[in-house]
Amino acid sequence: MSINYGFCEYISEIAIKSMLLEVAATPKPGLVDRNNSGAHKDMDFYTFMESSASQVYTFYNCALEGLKFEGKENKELLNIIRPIGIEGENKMFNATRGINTHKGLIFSLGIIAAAAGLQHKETKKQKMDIDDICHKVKDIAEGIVSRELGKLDNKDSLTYGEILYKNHGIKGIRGEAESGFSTVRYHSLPIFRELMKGEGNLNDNLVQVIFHLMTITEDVNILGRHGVDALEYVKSKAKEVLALGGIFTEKGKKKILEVDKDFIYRNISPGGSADLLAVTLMLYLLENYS
Ligand SMILES: CC(C)(COP(=O)(O)OP(=O)(O)OC[C@H]1O[C@@H](n2cnc3c(N)ncnc32)[C@H](O[C@H]2O[C@H](COP(=O)(O)OP(=O)(O)OP(=O)(O)O)[C@@H](O)[C@H]2O)[C@@H]1O)[C@@H](O)C(=O)NCCC(=O)NCCS
Ligand SMILES: Nc1ncnc2[nH]cnc12
Repeated sequence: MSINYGFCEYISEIAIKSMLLEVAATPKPGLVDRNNSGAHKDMDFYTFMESSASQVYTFYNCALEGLKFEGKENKELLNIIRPIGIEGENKMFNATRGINTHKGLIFSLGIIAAAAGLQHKETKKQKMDIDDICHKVKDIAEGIVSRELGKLDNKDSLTYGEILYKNHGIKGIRGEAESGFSTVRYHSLPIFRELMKGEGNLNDNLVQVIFHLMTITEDVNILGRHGVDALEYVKSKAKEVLALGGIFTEKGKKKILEVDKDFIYRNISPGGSADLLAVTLMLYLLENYS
């Protein structure tokens, strides 16, 4: 079987482009962007640049494993790409001198890269069918919540995601992947597609979409740091911004800057929504290959 290594290069290129354009989108409340570092004292715009650049082979190799896959069930692919993702996390920590900028996003984009490899193996096309990609993501992540979060009693130190599942049944990033990124597939991506047909520029369209994401994302970063009340607060603020027209009106822009200051003061960082914004862009780029 001849392997199209050029396809893997392409997947890596657009995954890293999604990471870079997400952090560059400005202004994003409580998040690192070109204005400020949001509710983060340990990272800035350049930390995200360095982290993104360190992931070239993570997504290349995930796509390659999808292309090469000869297993019976797509869920077998998760254990094949997991070590690649863990190596990617190590490269991230090395590049950022120990700061977690993209642990979640490496997981999300890595699974999508593998799903893209699976599809390309079937179709030999670079223009991707996104519904099929999300279906393949669901297959690859099948059972991850119960398998990884269902048995935590003997674990010593738990992550935010593990604590939230144990105490509240919050599924976090694993639930999102197991659903085939349904928040993106059925909510943020259709909105982004429509915005990209309009007059708005890429930056403003990305900013507008993160506010739509903030109204519905079960954001583990917010829940982990502050709890449910803070998540409801974030959702209400995002709705207020959108009700004023968001980035596309002067009143909306003014409100966004106020909310950014407010989230920084409250140490609120919607990192989960930021990751889903990058996933939204990745899927958009996959279906708009030219
Ligand atoms: C599968 C794992 C990635 C799971 O790791 P973990 O147990 O930590 O999972 P969660 O706690 O559930 O969330 C992990 C990160 O996922 C992002 N996220 C949060 N909510 C959502 C959501 N609803 N949907 C999608 N993604 C979500 C978020 O990541 C982003 O934020 C992090 C940076 O923000 P920060 O606040 O600084 O984060 P912390 O430093 O953790 O908090 P503080 O101490 O500062 O307060 C950054 O990671 C962003 O990406 C969540 O943090 C992992 O266990 C795993 O298996 N990894 C191996 C790799 C792998 O399997 N790869 C597969 C193919 S490559
Ligand atoms: N721009 C951003 N700021 C803070 N955390 C993030 N996680 C992913 N993107 C982020």
